[in-house]
Amino acid sequence: MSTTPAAAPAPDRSAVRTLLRLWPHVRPVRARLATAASVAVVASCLGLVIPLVLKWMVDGPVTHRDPAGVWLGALCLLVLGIAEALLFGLRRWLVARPLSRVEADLRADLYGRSQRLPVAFHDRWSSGQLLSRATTDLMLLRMFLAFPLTFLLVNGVTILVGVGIMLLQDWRLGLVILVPAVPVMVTCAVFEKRYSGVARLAQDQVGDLTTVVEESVLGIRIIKGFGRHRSQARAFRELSATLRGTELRKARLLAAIWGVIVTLPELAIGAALVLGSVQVADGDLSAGTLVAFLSTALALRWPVDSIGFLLAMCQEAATATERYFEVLDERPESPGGERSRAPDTGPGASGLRFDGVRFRYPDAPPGSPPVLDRVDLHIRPGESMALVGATGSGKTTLTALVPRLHELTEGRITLDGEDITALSREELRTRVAVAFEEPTLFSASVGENVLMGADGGAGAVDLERALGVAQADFVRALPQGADTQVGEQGLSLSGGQRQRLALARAVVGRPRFLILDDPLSALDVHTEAAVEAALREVLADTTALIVAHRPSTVLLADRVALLSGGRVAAVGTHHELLRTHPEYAYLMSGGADDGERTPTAVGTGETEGER
Ligand SMILES: Nc1ncnc2c1ncn2[C@@H]1O[C@H](COP(=O)(O)OP(=O)(O)OP(=O)(O)O)[C@@H](O)[C@H]1O
Repeated sequence: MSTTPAAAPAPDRSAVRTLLRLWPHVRPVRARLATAASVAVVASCLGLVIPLVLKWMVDGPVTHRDPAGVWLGALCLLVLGIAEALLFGLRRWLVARPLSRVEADLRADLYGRSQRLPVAFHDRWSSGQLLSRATTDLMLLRMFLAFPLTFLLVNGVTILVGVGIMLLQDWRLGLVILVPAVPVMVTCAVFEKRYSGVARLAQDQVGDLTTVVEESVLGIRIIKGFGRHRSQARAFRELSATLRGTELRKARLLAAIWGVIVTLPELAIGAALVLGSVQVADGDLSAGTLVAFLSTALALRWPVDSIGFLLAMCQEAATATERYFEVLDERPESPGGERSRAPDTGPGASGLRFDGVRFRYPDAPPGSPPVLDRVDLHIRPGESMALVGATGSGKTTLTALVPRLHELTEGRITLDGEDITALSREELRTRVAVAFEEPTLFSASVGENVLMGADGGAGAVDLERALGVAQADFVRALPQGADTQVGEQGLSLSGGQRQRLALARAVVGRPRFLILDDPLSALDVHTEAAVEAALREVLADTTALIVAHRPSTVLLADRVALLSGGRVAAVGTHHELLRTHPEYAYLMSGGADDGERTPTAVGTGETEGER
């Protein structure tokens, strides 16, 4: 896993423009959202009728000591209150279901895109950054659509209507109430700018923290085995303290805007109360009007006070949108078939060919030499070729180029004369099967994990055959045989068992081309010998490239290619290379692992256990 890719947000990015990118997802539910917003506007404005009823009550029945009028007024207030509550309930009901669908669609798109992005993207991005986008960020988006999007409109309309009502009651008191409007707006603008930067930082830090948690869970055996829980806990604490610091900065900004937004209007209401009381005492204003005026001002307190956190939620949603589209905007891998060249049919074209292959990792430091350079290799049809080379010589990289897990920098690879870029990815992956040294199993049954390597037509017979080739008899002893669920990453199985299932997955589809990256490294010598014997039968009619570190694996192959310094240094049989290439003899002696050249038993075909 790698570092945070998080691109710093453009400092002048507009939250509105960013949020507008959600429109295609919101479009299908726009009618519901608009209806819900209208219902909320009506409900909120109903609340503003209450002060008018109060005015009528104070100036009418209360002044004239008319109990029946007071009861009538109280009944009106009750009905208004119930109607307001029901309408707000209706709004919530209207948005709940469509918004959860929008969130699910956004999540499905993100997942779909992450699956179609090239391996190079996943090399660059830490998994926590992807996870936090799929969880926290999408939750923030749903909350934005459910709450601030509606309530900024609702509160805006309510404030306008309320101020209108107050100006109509008494324009001088109305102007007093309006005095704080300008400083409040300036504060909001400053707040928005500052908050957007901190919100972005916090959300990226959540991603980093998620990565640490995920790595700690997946690597729990290493952490426990090496007693690293303290250092891991320290790393977690540090990241979590950094996140806490950022969250506190957010809280301070919110407290500041809240302080301004709450205090200034309160001062204005206080001033209006004093002025209004003087006017009532002078007989210039009725007591009912003052009550109505102040009740309206108090009714507007919540719409005004909430602006601060609604703006904060908008900023967080804009940041979440930005982070979401950073993934969605990445270019997915091409579907393949982009170069439509007629296949070579000449002699020597069949089998697997590497012609002038050059490869450099996209994230390699500029100026660094390519991992592979001018690699020419021909594996004849039905032939198995072992790929041998020192650690870091580029063996895994070369094998990853065949199923197009990475794109060539230069040169071409052909399968039976057809350029791999001329085949669709689907076609390419039915022709080529792979098993990597680190076998990944998914949370599914053993059978499903193995059959993943074949198209839909494969069944129980193919499964049995593949398990046989991989010598995976242990499957029969599992509680439900091939139907046994293996846990996350198959952790309930041993390394060797997982490797055998991965091998079974590679051979189950009877691929024409088989790429095995040191597939037997975790097996004991006896199991390895048994797997090799069974594999030989499979390899008889498959063209295979097998990364090998041990003589026993090399002997599975007809010929061997020695990879050195990013190039193919020699091709020949195991015995030829042993005689002619000191580097090969050295690698086969095990000297590469222990750092010494030792006299070897290589070339005899013994497994290491037998030596
Ligand atoms: N995603 C990556 N980005 C940049 N460089 C990489 C990446 N993956 C591997 N490399 C580099 O490419 C080189 C070849 O790596 P590769 O894994 O192909 O070697 P290898 O021969 O398979 O090694 P081993 O025998 O240890 O498995 C190494 O120097 C490695 O650091």
